[in-house]
Amino acid sequence: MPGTLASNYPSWKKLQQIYDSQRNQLILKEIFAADPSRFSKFSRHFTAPIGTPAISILYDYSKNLITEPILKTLLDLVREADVPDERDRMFSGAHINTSEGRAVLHTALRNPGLKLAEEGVSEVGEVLEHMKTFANQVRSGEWKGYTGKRITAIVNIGIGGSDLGPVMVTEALKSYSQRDIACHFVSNIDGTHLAEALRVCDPETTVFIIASKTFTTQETITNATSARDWFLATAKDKAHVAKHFVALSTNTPAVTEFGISEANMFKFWDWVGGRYSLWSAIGLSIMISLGPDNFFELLAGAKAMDEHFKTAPLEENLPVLLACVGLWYNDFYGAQTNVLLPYDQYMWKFADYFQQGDMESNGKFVTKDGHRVDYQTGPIIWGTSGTNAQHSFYQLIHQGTKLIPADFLAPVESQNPIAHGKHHEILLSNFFAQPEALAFGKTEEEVRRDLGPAASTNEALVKSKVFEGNRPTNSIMFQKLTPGTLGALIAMYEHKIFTQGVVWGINSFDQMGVELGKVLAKSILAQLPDPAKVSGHDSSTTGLIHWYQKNRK
Ligand SMILES: O=P(O)(O)OC[C@H]1O[C@H](O)[C@H](O)[C@@H](O)[C@@H]1O
Repeated sequence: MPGTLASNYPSWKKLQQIYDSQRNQLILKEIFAADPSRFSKFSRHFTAPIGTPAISILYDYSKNLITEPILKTLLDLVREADVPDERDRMFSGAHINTSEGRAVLHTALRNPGLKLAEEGVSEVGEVLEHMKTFANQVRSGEWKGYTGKRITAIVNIGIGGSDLGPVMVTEALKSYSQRDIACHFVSNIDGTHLAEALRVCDPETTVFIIASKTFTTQETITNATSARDWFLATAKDKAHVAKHFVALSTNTPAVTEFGISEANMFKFWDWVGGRYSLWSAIGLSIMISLGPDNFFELLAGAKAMDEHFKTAPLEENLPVLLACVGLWYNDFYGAQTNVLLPYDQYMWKFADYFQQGDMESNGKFVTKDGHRVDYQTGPIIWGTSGTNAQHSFYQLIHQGTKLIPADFLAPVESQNPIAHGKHHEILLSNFFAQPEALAFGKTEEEVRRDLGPAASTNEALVKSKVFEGNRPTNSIMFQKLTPGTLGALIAMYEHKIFTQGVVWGINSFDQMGVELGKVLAKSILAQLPDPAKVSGHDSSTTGLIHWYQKNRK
């Protein structure tokens, strides 16, 4: 039942017993040696149905500390937690975001034409058409700036979900982009972010996309206001704003009050969570950069994964399997993090994106029915692209004292097979080698053999070269990073997050934890002009504010 404490499920208790009694026998080297068919047993291949974009994703989870009975028990847990029911409730528009009384329907955004009673669902196709018209006008040069010049730069001003998705996708699919339109993303309230973007923009040829679900976010509204001032300093006439500012929002009154006409507003609805919004009007910068067809392919790829999540048996279901493997480490092995390591330079923002996607969704300590959990919920997500990461933090993953489950992702085909594909082969050799090294390590015996006579004179050196191994990984290979494939990969992780959230009994779709800091910042902002006004804080905060006030110029 959603909201139940996960530790009350019989399968949870059983998993705890298995962990307590078997963890010392879960040695990858041994379990691989005992079962030559382990790879075929513990890997699944996803392909999109005929008539949708070609997508091929192989998920190999064999290098995990699991056996068939463990996986079966994890799947029992998924069943006991009613994940399939809750999944169907999500897709059908039930208000599963209980604290805010909202539906969770980002899946409807990838399914235009879907009939649901929820307000706005029937308008999805219309908004996509509106986006398409505008994107085509900008891309073709038909949309002109106030002096009649074509648009050469777009600046997306937004933060959190109104920034991270567009940034990640435009980077990931850069090879599909129209290169004569530069895309800039400004999120931080730090004036540096906007100033640096404006430095390379021309007011006559720049369109600002103000992306904010609520249209009240302090950072975004302040940045948008400063961008408008910058624009008007050259354009002078307020009437020109219409050619250079558009808004993506659910809040029509606030958009029009800002001075953007409703005709230049691309709407979405409160059932689209910020961190699930790249599929909505928030994706306008993606659509301008990649073109409508590629944006539609991105949606179709996600929809193919939605269908798979809805219909595939749990044993075959990629998001569910990914969730199970993650639960095992997070809740029984005590792993704190999950590192995402795409071996594709275009995906260098993938982990950043899922930091919000996963941590804002599942970083909760209270169940839907108000109980403090007595187990770990969402993992810390981090990572960056391989092979860069190998030369940075892999040391700790290989030989550190922490267990760090890792997801390796890589394309079979490179978008840039330079030097006759040599770079890609080197990249992939690393993608194959690292999980192998993590799983199987290097024994003291092997180290001694390799060192030869030097081993006997330097015991410390021998010890420092030992790799204990048994460090678990997922390997995810896809054919090529096409829009459809990226859509499917994002949806796969979204549904993994959903599955884990339901098992933990938490609400993955609110974000109450970001509010307190915002409220405090507001009251501090009012106190900053005058040291005498600083009150109501602890001595540290008061001391810091006074220090700033004394030293500012
Ligand atoms: O799109 P906005 O309403 O401006 O919100 C932007 C972001 O701000 C908030 O702090 C939330 O934590 C995020 O989930 C959201 O994506």
